[in-house]
Formats: sequence, structure tokens, C-alpha cells
Amino acid sequence: MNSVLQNASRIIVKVGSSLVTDEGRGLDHTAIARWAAQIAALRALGKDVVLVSSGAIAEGMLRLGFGKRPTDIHELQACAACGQMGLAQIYETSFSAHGVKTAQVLLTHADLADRERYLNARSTLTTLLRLNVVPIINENDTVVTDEIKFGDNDTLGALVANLIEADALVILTDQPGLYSSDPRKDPNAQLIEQAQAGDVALEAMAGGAGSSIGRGGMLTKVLAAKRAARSGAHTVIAWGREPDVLTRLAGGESIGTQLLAATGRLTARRQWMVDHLHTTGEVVIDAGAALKLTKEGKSLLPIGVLAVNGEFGRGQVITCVDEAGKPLARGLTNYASSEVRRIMRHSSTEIERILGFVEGPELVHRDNMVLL
Ligand SMILES: Nc1ncnc2c1ncn2[C@@H]1O[C@H](COP(=O)(O)OP(=O)(O)O)[C@@H](O)[C@H]1O
Ligand SMILES: N[C@@H](CCC(=O)OP(=O)(O)O)C(=O)O
Repeated sequence: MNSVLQNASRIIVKVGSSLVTDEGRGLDHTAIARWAAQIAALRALGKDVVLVSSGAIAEGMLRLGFGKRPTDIHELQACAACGQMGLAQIYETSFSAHGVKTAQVLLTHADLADRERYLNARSTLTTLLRLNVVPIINENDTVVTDEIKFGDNDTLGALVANLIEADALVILTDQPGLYSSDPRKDPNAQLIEQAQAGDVALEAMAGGAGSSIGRGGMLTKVLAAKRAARSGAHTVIAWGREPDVLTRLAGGESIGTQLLAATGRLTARRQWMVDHLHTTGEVVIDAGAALKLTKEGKSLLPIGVLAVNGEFGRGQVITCVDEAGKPLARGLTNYASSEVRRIMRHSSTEIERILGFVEGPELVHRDNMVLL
């Protein structure tokens, strides 16, 4: 059995609080240095890697002298803000030892629920990857309260996998993988080596957090795999201290639990675009643009647009129709309807002069479009 990481070119790696902070004893420099070395090696192989790291609250508790996890939400937020400094510092140092640049990205649920912010987060992350930077993501705990939190970084990791269409999500934790029941409680628990992501039987096997440091336990990991699979990403759950775990997985070795996505990445994206999004407006495109889209696989540029019907904002889904009104494609627009009315029929080099800013030379980028 080969690892699902073998052919993955874009990978999200999530590390849990107990690993990062050595069960709350303090940032584990050695473990972090090892993951940084492995991620640098993956980058050298041409793979895009995004790290989702927990541990801010656990590290902040230590720095602020809390013996046990505070119950007051604002104290927790203070811990997160304080601990995040430690995370940023140690990742920056560990990656720079390999000549790899890092960037801190703190996200909230609202950022990914809002179409425009979703698109901005996506563009920023993909730009960072193009610039050879490893983005290090955590939830922006300072500005969110319990009701609107992701609550656990397993979910955040899956949402980031959806956001930038990763091929795989690797969840590193303090157990060798998903077991048939919690191995801390059941000595006969068996390691599940492979299963389909989304199989409900897995949810019954997975229990809550085993330590006072971790939050989600195995259940949030199993649910994260289900979510990641929606955009075609496979999930691996493995022990974070397994020597060379990431590079061995990328080399094809099967380690831990592999939860397979049923549909491929492109099929999943196409399905999502076709089924789940309401289109809020349309643009009528000329014959030349229609040909570029349908026959040459190109993006839609403002110059090919003849008219705009309806009102829409940046990041919403629009339909591209030909002059006879036939729908040709659907996709996420980089510009709002009011802006498109001003830049249509113009070359992309004129966008900045007309609008005073540029979101991109394309009106709808090819990666954000499906042909109908
Ligand atoms: N079926 C299961 N298989 C493995 N671990 C399980 C299972 N059910 C519950 N757990 C518990 O989940 C814990 C990992 O989750 P958590 O503590 O949230 O870690 P992390 O900080 O890595 O997210 C394990 O230590 C284990 O005790
Ligand atoms: N944003 C929080 C994440 C908490 C969390 O999800 O922890 P875990 O279950 O260990 O991944 C922090 O950095 O402490």
C-alpha cells in the first residue's frame, strides 16, 4: 500500500498542541526543528507545504503562569496572543536554518465564510506559496469567542485544504493514527491503516482529546478528513514523533492511518462549482473570449466582456454567457459588477488606471472556473 502523499504536490500539515508544546511543558524545539527540516526537504522536491500549528494557548498558559487552562474566555485569548509570539519565533528560527521563509497567517471562521475574504485568503496563500514561503496558520483566537470558533485546528486544517485545493492533509498527533477505539483507554485497540474518509463507522471509533492539552481528540480529525475529502484531499493521521514521518510519507511509505477521498481533486471542485453555488449575475462575452474559454482553456479577461447583467460582488459566482445567451462557464469573479462595467472592453493593463487598483489581470481566473 502506497502513501497518498506520494503523488501529492500541495500538502497541508497540521501539528497539535500536545506535540508542539511537549504536553504543555514548553515549545518542543527539537520536534519543531525536525518538522522544519522535513518540510524544507519537501519544498526542495517542488511540493507546496502549508503548516497549521496549534499550541498558542498551551504556550501562552506557560508564559503567563497559568497552572491549568483558564475558563475565562478573555484569559484564554490573552494566552493565545502571548503564546502565538513564541510559535512565530520558533518557526521563523527553525525554518530559516534551512533557508526557508515563513509567514504568519491567522484566520477566523468569518474569514472563510465571507466570499470576498475567502478569495483574499486564497490569493494570499497561493501567492506566498508561489514566492516559496511556508505559511504558518493558526486560528485568530484574539478576535473570536466560543460560539464562532473553529474550536480545533483539525477543522481549520481541512478548511485550508479546501481553500487552496490541497492534495493531502497530514494531521500529526500524539498517537500513531486512528485506532478502533481510544488506545489510552482500550489496550486491545487496533490501528486502522486505511479507510474511506467520511465512513460513519470511523466516527464511532473516535473519542475526545486524550490529554488536557489537546482540544478536539480523534473525532475532529475524522470529521476533518471528511471535510477535506469534499475538495478531493486525502488525509493521513500519524504520530508526529515518528522519525522522518513527512519525508517518508512523501516517499510513498504508508505510515499511520490513511483516509481516502472518493473523488479526485478536480472532479470535486467542478462538482462544488456546479452544484453548490448560486450565481448572482452574468457577463456576456464576445466570440473571441468564448473560444478562449471553451477551446483553449484560458481565463476570462475584461476585454472579452460585452455586457453585465445583475449585481454581484468580488468573490461571487457569475455565469459567462455568449451573445446568444447560452451559458458557457461559471466561476468566481475578481471584480464587482460596478467595476466590471468600467473595465469591460478594456485591456487588463488599463485596469489600474481605470479603477485605481488591480485584483488580477483576469476577470475570472481559469482555476476558479468550470465550463458548463
Ligand atoms: N480511536 C482513537 N484512536 C486514537 N486516538 C484516540 C481515539 N479516540 C480518542 N483518541 C484520543 O485522541 C487524542 C489525540 O487528540 P488531541 O489530544 O486533540 O491531539 P492534538 O493536540 O494532536 O489535536 C489521543 O491522544 C487519544 O487519546
Ligand atoms: N488556536 C489554538 C488551537 C487549539 C487546538 O485546536 O488544539 P489541537 O486540538 O491541539 O489542535 C491554539 O493555538 O492554542
